[in-house]
Amino acid sequence: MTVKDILAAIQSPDSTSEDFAALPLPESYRAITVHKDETEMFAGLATRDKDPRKSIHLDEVPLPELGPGEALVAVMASSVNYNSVWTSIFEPLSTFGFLERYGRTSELAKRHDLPYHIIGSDLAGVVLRTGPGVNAWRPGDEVVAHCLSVELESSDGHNDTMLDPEQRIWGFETNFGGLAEIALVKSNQLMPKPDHLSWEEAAAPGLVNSTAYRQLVSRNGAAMKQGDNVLIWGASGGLGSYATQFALAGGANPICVVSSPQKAEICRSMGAEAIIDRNAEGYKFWKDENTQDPKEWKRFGKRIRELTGGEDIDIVFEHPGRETFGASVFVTRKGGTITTCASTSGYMHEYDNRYLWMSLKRIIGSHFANYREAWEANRLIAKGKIHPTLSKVYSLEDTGQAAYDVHRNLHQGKVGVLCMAPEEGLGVRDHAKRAQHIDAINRFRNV
Ligand SMILES: C/C=C/C(=O)SCCNC(=O)CCNC(=O)[C@H](O)C(C)(C)COP(=O)(O)OP(=O)(O)OC[C@H]1O[C@@H](n2cnc3c(N)ncnc32)[C@H](O)[C@@H]1OP(=O)(O)O
Ligand SMILES: NC(=O)C1=CN([C@@H]2O[C@H](COP(=O)(O)OP(=O)(O)OC[C@H]3O[C@@H](n4cnc5c(N)ncnc54)[C@H](OP(=O)(O)O)[C@@H]3O)[C@@H](O)[C@H]2O)C=CC1
Repeated sequence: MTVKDILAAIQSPDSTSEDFAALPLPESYRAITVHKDETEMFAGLATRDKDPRKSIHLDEVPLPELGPGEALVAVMASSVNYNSVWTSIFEPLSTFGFLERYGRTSELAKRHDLPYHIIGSDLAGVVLRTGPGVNAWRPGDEVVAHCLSVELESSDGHNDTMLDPEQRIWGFETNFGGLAEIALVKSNQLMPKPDHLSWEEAAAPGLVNSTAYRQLVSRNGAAMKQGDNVLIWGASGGLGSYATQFALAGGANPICVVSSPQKAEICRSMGAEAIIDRNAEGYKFWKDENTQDPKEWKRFGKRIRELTGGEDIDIVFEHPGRETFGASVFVTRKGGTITTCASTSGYMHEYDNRYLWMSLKRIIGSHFANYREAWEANRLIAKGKIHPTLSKVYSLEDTGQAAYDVHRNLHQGKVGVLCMAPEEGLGVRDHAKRAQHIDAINRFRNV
């Protein structure tokens, strides 16, 4: 039995759940990996010069054993997330440390501690097998998977599954990720595939859409409300393209920051009106490596006031980190919120705390989304309220180039990867719903 036979079953309209259950599984499959014996390959290079094309491999790997509560999924498509960029440049830490630590927690978790790491934290595909104790999903089900892996054996995570002490991001802090022909997930990661989308479109939103939902919309994040002025960094990027949609759909007022006229145009086409091209306007928040320039924070704040009719920011959607954080804290209004989920430009932030405490501002740390938030975020995609922001699609063989594009900020929105899917555009089940939203679905394509 090979992956080709699985693909044939997926492409046949007559395949039943029983047919999928009866398909023998292959002993091995193709997967995107990084190698443990290469973690020092970029030693001494600047972050920018570490090239994912050199560290990312396409390997034939053995199929992992299926455990209780788990599912093996045939992956039709996946997408590149920035966490795969971090893995591929071994920053800020090698992800093999995460796999070793996980491996020490249980007999079953030992499977993850391997000399190779199969990466990828999104997928759209078809369930092949489920482990003992899985009743909600069956072979043949068309699914997407969110990337929250939790054990839930501690009460700490029982209200908010992100607070589980054994919380991990699948395909980053666990093995057997989505950039592969087959993936291993916990069955609670599975959600119905939005039926009006192709495989690659369905695989694009997962991680970033769920993250933006918690960070901006959820009460665990900024609890955005109608009329809020929301400053969105990287508004046409992975996270930002969903934050912008949430702001618009929720009646808020996004102030979109981007770095080119092309990206500004994408934001405009989503419906945003207040747009700042940080490149064209030349903001330099740091005078040198150690000194910020509050005059530049003020110039930025003044520009925001011009765009809002004199109002300041209620919520900052932060992720660039060190480069922008001082400005983000400054431009937030009295009582406003800075919500942060990342530090792409450096994690040692500096800001003037007087502006935080004197104006009663709050900084909220946010990370991915809990089970429920991920489900709610996927539901919005399935209902056509929020749309995928897929720009370009690569083959599995070219995943290194796809990750390079994201690392060097050469991309727009999300970059997709075809895993088993032989071509783009397959997997659409509800053509009428798709037709209703086709312009929005294609907004980021090939721009
Ligand atoms: C969904 C997508 C998301 C993204 O894309 S996010 C972006 C990508 N992700 C990242 O860049 C994050 C990568 N992760 C990390 O950098 C690290 O993962 C962390 C910095 C988050 C954590 O580092 P660590 O080494 O895992 O943990 P420690 O807390 O620094 O060290 C553990 C040791 O420190 C002890 N410790 C922890 N808290 C305390 C405390 N409050 N007082 C005293 N000790 C403490 C522990 O016990 C343990 O000790 P012992 O090493 O001996 O076992
Ligand atoms: N904690 C979590 O759960 C999650 C964290 N992340 C993290 O968030 C970060 C962003 O991810 P994602 O949105 O997918 O990445 P993308 O690269 O797709 O988008 C980020 C955008 O941010 C902008 N940007 C980058 N650097 C700077 C800078 N120095 N100053 C201002 N703007 C900047 C760029 O837009 P432009 O050039 O147009 O301004 C870029 O397109 C990554 O570090 C990622 O690891 C992502 C998802 C979940």
